Amino acid sequence: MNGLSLRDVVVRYGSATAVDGVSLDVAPGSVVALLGPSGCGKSSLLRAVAGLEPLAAGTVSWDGVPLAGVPVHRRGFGLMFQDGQLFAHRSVGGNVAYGLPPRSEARVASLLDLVGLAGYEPRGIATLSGGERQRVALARALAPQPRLLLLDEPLSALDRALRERLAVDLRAALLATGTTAVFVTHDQDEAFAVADRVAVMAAGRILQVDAPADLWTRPVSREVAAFLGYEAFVPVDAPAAAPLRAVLEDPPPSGTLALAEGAFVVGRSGAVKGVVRGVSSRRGRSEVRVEVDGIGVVTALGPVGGRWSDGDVVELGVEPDAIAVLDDA
Ligand SMILES: Nc1ncnc2c1ncn2[C@@H]1O[C@H](COP(=O)(O)OP(=O)(O)OP(=O)(O)O)[C@@H](O)[C@H]1O
Repeated sequence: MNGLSLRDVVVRYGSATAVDGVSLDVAPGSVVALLGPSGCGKSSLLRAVAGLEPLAAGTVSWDGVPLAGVPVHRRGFGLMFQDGQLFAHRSVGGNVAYGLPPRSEARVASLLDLVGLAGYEPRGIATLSGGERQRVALARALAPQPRLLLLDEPLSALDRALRERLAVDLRAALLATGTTAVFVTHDQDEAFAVADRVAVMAAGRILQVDAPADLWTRPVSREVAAFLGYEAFVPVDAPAAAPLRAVLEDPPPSGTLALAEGAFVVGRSGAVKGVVRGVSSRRGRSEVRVEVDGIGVVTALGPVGGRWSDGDVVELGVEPDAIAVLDDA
């Protein structure tokens, strides 16, 4: 197997198990996100791959060669953290040039261009915004062309709008350089925006690894679905599921339907009725909490400026893209 290969990796702190038997392959040139709630072991797994944390069991290999005993600086891996840990006393150019041979000005310029900071070489680190610092940290991490780049929550210190933009730019930079990467995040949207494949973790284990679209449409369990944001579950053969099945292209004979926010749309005529239990305004839409018989309270979407009051009975249309099918096996 070329690229990174993890087999039954275990990381322990004293008697506590942080990573509990993880196996995962990362093909050359691909980006995998480790996605999971706080404390599920994402950072511990990343640190074990880097060589910063000893393995209690299992193997970490690169191109089929086990890395046990290979120290951090001999692995050829790059690291980037939430706080980019730039050298405060060096200029932007000096930070990116760190680890490059002398007279690498052209390479520094092209890396800064890649991360959207063309011409920033002379700037002092203290003069940069948080987002610009993380862009510099990315350029510096990419500079030595690491065979694997390990990113631990690189965007989580930034505000939401900036995070969304940087996630797109980060993916573009990784693709443009053909960099193999493992990216740790607790943010579903960020994982989906950056990675080719997303590994969902809980309690030290990987529950599912799939391409973003496959993960969204075919979560393997309720636990994965709930973590992705599915908020209600209804057996396929329940009477309440009939109007949902009716809109699915290929309705399953058995299993459970999982409903995400937006599975129901207020203001579209439909076969389902719900009782309004709360309304909040969002950019470009309204979120209407509705109680549906046999399903429970779910978040329906409605037009901006819609007027509903608690207790109103509303007709609901059904949006198939917000419904997943879970096998009950
Ligand atoms: N150095 C350490 N010593 C003892 N326990 C640790 C250490 N580092 C992590 N842990 C514990 O291991 C578990 C996994 O932590 P880890 O940081 O890997 O999770 P995470 O998913 O990255 O969480 P977060 O997103 O909050 O960083 C947690 O219960 C944590 O308290």
